[in-house]
Order: sequence, then structure tokens, then C-alpha cells
Amino acid sequence: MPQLDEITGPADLRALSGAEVTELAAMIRRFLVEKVTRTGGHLGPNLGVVELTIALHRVFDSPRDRILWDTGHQTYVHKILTGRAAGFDTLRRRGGLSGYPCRAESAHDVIENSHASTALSYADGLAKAYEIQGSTDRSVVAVIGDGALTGGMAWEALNNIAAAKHRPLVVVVNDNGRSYAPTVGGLADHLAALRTGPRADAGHLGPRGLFEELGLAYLGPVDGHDIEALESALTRAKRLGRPVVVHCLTEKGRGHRPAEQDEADRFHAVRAQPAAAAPARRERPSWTDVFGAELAELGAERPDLVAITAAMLAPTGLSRFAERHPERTFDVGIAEQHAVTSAAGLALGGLHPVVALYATFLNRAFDQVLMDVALHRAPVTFVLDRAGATGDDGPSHNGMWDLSLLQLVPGLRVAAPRDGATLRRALREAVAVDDAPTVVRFPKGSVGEDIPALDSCGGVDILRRAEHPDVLLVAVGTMATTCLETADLLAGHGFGVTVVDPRWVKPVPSGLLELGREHRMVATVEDNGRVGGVGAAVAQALCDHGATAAVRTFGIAQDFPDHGARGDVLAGSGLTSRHIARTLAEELAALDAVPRQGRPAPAAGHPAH
Ligand SMILES: Cc1ncc(C[n+]2csc(CCOP(=O)(O)OP(=O)(O)O)c2C)c(N)n1
Ligand SMILES: CC(=O)[C@@H](O)[C@H](O)COP(=O)(O)O
Ligand SMILES: [Mg+2]
Repeated sequence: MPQLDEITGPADLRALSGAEVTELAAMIRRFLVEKVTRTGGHLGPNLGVVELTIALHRVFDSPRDRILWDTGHQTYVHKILTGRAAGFDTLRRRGGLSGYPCRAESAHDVIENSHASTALSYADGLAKAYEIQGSTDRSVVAVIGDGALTGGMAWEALNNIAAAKHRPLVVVVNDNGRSYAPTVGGLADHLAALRTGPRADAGHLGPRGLFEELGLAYLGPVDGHDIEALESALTRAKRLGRPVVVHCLTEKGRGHRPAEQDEADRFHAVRAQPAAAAPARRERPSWTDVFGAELAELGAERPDLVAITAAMLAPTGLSRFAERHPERTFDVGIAEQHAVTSAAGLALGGLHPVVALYATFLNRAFDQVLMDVALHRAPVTFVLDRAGATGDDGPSHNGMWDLSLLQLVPGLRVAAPRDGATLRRALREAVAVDDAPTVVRFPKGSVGEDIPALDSCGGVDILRRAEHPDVLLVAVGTMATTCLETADLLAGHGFGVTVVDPRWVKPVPSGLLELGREHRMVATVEDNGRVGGVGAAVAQALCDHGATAAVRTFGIAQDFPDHGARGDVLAGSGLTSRHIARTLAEELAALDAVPRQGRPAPAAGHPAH
């Protein structure tokens, strides 16, 4: 019986007896609880797929057979069984094991994008590729959760998969009845009805249902914790020679009582335990908490406000609004495109929807924002949490594209608050707009202390006035703190920096143009991709208005940053006060060929050195 760190790949599983497999499952559960409790990560989803993953790797021959995981947050067991148990002390750490499939880690990993509802489309493409290349002996298996199955792409794929009755493809529905909270909608009800059908382990097909009506074979429901039943159903599916759905019933958090009893989200994602020696930090409210509290208040003041979530009610801070205004709260499933256009419908019906998403997930609903909301100047407010670098969840979770994508949307206005006070203010200003879509975006984590404005100019908060107008430093949102630190560094070397926060970054406020004309250089700093972001828009606006100041923009490099802490991602793109100060000092020094009147030349030890 191998120990977990002795497992090098699925071949090590196939000789195990039934009793040994049961013992292996128990070992894996103990391992997951011990490791993930310490590192943080998706404990509940992975506890739910222990037996399923063992059965998949005993029946199919990965990596020749391809096993795809939708969203990928439930692949810790897959990683253990493909020789990566030793890496779990570094889970989600920079340079360590990714919390999602990662092709650089293993040939067994295929999909690195952790946006839900994509696996069936990848599988459809892979199956077609193998058919065209004559690789008819390779199975394609896609594991998709009941939550991810509420995403529209999954049904676009099933529409195609079901039509190709000659092309084998195995769809494993990992039905634990939950996304974070219980999965909602007609599909969830249908899966529940199928759950009560006769069990596939009796060797016969389950009741006719949606999948069979579509033309797919259906095996299920199968007990997702009975390895023998799973292997029997998966073996049948492998041999069926046509597209087939294997409907597995699993329990999120299985085998860890605190997770089993957690009604909120069954330990969907647990936070890392603080190091024993770490001083107890006074918890400051999260950006999400500040938003959620303010929206609940607004909901009492504005009966036309409705809130929409894409299966993430609590994570996006809508719980308080939902408790107080349940009739005005809608969970549409993991269906951001539908969420956005449904919001347009609500707005056309006379209400003011607030759509709360993680910033990165808005990407897939860009056309809906552009054509269904903005074209109609619909008063929809988008609240984008996890905007900017998030880090832990890898490249597809950083909210680094919204400020660039949204620059393209005519009439849409974007606010990037710098602290709790400006978040509350921005939210109120946003829902007061009744003839255009608005966006309020903020990062993951706790809000800092409020940063007061000394003054304002044309819609721009002035946070620091310079004695000599060398640099106008434009802080976007939470980067205000970094910009004030940068100003201190530069001031120590004789450069004058005015730090401003426009609060509303789209359209570019007139105050920035006015202030830009007073400075030799304008620099923008944003927690968003640098390409096409706020900095680019400011540079273009200054140019269009004849400003002669040099412009320097700082943002996240156009890349897919590896997983790691938020600070790692920001530092990786030079978004630190030290790097920004040094860069600006060098550029100012280059600009300043003639010694400045009345001021000493840059001192030795200058950031430029
Ligand atoms: C497009 C998109 N929206 C939201 C999320 C956030 N998210 C990650 S996992 C998850 C729930 C997934 O539920 P399910 O597919 O049933 O998997 P389970 O966690 O139950 O195993 C959500 C909403 C995401 N990854 N992608
Ligand atoms: C897999 C997924 O998309 C979410 O579970 C995500 O990992 C949550 O991120 P937070 O932990 O920042 O809420
Ligand atoms: Mg689920």
C-alpha cells in the first residue's frame, strides 16, 4: 500500500485491492484536511471528489486519455494521484504548487483557466481532434460540477456533443447540489429529480431526463463515494462508444465534520492559518463587507434597487442585502452573461440593478455590457470585487482586465475608490445615475484607513500638494497608498509630487487635464493591466487637450502572472513605491538637463542611482 508521496501516477492505483482503495481514500482525506487547513484553498470541493478521482484514474489511462476538470479548483486529489503530494506545503504559494491544473506541473493537467463552464467545450474540441487524427483509442472525460453546469457555455457544448452520437465523450456531472450555496434554478431541480431515480449501480440506465432527451446516454445517479459503483459506471461509459453523461452524487466537504456541517459553503475555500508566531492582527473590514453594508442601507432607501449574483451571493457581499430584501435579490447561477442582460431587462423595466461579480468574471460578459446595457444607456451598476491583482488563485483570477475592457464602452462610467469612505460615496453616486451604466471596482482583502483629501479640483481629490510641480501622480483606487509612499521617496530627493485620486476614472475628469498642464510629468498608477487601462486613457486625453507634460503609466504587465500573493503580482510588475520612485526619478533627471532654478541638483543616493 503506497504512501501518498510514493504515488508517482495512476498506474500505482490499478493494482490496489478494494480495501486498499478505501484506505487510500481515507489517507487522502486526512492529508487534505491537514495540508489545506494550513495553506488555505478549496478544501470542501476536493473532499467531495476523493473517490471519484480515484475511480477516474483507475478506469481511464491519463495522460493518454484526457481528464478535464471544469473550473479546476477540485483537482487536489488529481494532483496527489499524479505524483504531486510532496508539493502541498507550497500550495498556492509563488513558485509552489498551483491550486488549479497547471501544464508546467504535469502532463496529466489540461485546462489552466479557472473560469467555470468551459470544460465541455474543451472536451468537444479534443474529441474532434482525436477523431480527425484517427486516435480513436483515446478517451476524453470532462468532469463538471452542478454549479458549472448552470453556465451557458456548458449547454452550447452539450448541444454539439449530443449531436455527434458517433463520437465517444464522457461527461461526468459531479453533483453535490452546491456551488457555494445550494445551486439554484430549473436545472438544479431537474438534477434533484434525477437523484431520486433508480441507481445506475444496478447496471441499468437511469430515468429518462434532460440529457437523454438531448440524445446523450445517461448513466446514473451513481453514488459518488462508492468506488466500486463509480468504476462500474465509468467502465460502462468508457465502452459505450457514444457521448454519455455519468451523473455522480457527491457531498462537498465529505469526511470532515466541520465542513459537512457548514451550511454557508461547506468549506468551499478556506483561508490559510496565520503562522503561529504571527501577531494577532486587528481585523479591518474587507472591501466586500463595506460594500455589502452600504448596499443593504441603500436597499432600504431605494425600493428600485435589485441585486444580482452569479452563484456568489456571500463572496460578493450581497448577504445582508438578501437578508433584508430577499424579494429583490436574484442568484442566476454561474451565468454572468445572463446576469448582465437580465439586469438590462430589469433596468428597462424601471428598476436599478446592482450586479455584483468578481472583476475577472465580467470578462465573459463584455458583449452583454456593451450591447445589452450600454447601447441602451441602461442604469445598471456593476460592482466588481477582486479587482486588480488577487494572486492566490492564479492567472485567470486576477481582476486585471476590467479597466481596460471598460474603456471601450461608450457612456459607461467607472469609479475606483481608494478606501471605505470613497467606496460608500462611489456606490451612492453610481446608483444615482439613471441614464448610463456605472461600475465600482475594488480589490480583494481589507480596506486600509481612510485617506482624506486636502482639496479637490474638477472632480479630482488632491491627496498631496507639491511645492514644485515636477510630477502629477495619479492614483487609481487602492494604489493611493503606494503613490503617497512614492511621493515621500521622491520628495526626499528634491522632486515635487502632487498626488491625486480622480475617484471616477472614466470618463477622464477635467480636473486631471487642468492639473496635468501645471506639471512637467504626469504618471498614473493602477492595479489593472497597463495596456489600455486608465493610464492610457489619461495619456490620450492629455494629448487630445494639448498638454505637453511627459506621461508615464504604471500597471500590471500584459502577461498571465503566476499564482502567488497579491504583493508578488504587484511587485512583479513594478507596482511598488520604490520601483515607481526610481523610474520617475530617472525620467525626471533625463528631462531636467539644466539644473533647476533655486534647487540643488539631485543628491547622491538619489533613487535614480
Ligand atoms: C465564470 C466563473 N464564475 C464564477 C466562478 C467562481 N466559482 C468558482 S467555483 C464556483 C462554484 C462551482 O460549483 P460547482 O461547479 O458545482 O463545483 P463544486 O465547487 O461544487 O465542486 C464558483 C461560482 C468561476 N470560477 N468562474
Ligand atoms: C474557484 C473560484 O473561482 C473561487 O472559489 C475563487 O477561488 C474564490 O476566490 P476568493 O477566495 O478570492 O473568494
Ligand atoms: Mg457543486
